[in-house]
Amino acid sequence: MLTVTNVSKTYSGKVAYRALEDVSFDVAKGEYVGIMGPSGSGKTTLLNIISTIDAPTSGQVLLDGKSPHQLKEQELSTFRSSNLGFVFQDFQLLDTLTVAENIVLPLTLAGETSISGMQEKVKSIAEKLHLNDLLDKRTYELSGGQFQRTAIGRALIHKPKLVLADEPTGNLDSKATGDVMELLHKMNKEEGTTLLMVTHDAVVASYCDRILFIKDGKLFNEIYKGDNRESFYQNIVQVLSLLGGDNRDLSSVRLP
Ligand SMILES: Nc1ncnc2c1ncn2[C@@H]1O[C@H](COP(=O)(O)OP(=O)(O)OP(=O)(O)O)[C@@H](O)[C@H]1O
Repeated sequence: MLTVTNVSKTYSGKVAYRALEDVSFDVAKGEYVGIMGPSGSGKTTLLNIISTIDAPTSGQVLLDGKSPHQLKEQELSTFRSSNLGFVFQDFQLLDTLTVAENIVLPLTLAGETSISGMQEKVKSIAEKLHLNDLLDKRTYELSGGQFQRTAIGRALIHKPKLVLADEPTGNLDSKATGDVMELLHKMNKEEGTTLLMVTHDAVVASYCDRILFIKDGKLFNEIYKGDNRESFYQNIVQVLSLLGGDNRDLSSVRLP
């Protein structure tokens, strides 16, 4: 469903910087793919290009055969709101709105008008995210994990084809991280949502089906989970140690 072909990105400036070089890969429908690599290797740049926040200097991104970067402003915004869901570490929720109102926002923006239809969708997603008792709370009354689950609800309510997550558990403690990971995993398995997630955390990455490793803007390696999460985790740690760089990644934690 997602095809990235020979994508390169050079940031112009006083000194031009090539952040991505000839990156190519495919993601199949329903796949859960992680992107890892040392700090500054180009992970966020890649995600920004796929999410159409940024454009590649050369190369192509196709989502279900369509190239979003060729679209005009108005078409692009419709394309984004109907195909993509975003979960970022510092995701902004509107604190004047309740949890339910925040979750429903993408539907309102997409022009959906049936109140009962929207209520039904919020109820259904809140059940999956264990947010039923929190729907009338304001977002400043939530814990970090509850806040992030609300953000995930908002990213998923319109059933996007592709969910892009950049360090979705970056600010959370280990309990909340575990909850969020279980939920993303469940969404992927039960709803068939395709997920692409940048993470530094090998435990978080071990929930994915496959990990793409990036080094110095190039694809370095990819590994598949197979049927054993524990050995997948060990393999991830091993590749990260080969990659060098930021040793934040090499936690000696045991899998929960
Ligand atoms: N707008 C920009 N202008 C110029 N250089 C940029 C810009 N954004 C990123 N870069 C550079 O491109 C490289 C890749 O950055 P990117 O944010 O994609 O890395 P990353 O792998 O996501 O890093 P981290 O794990 O630290 O978030 C870095 O060297 C960064 O300094």
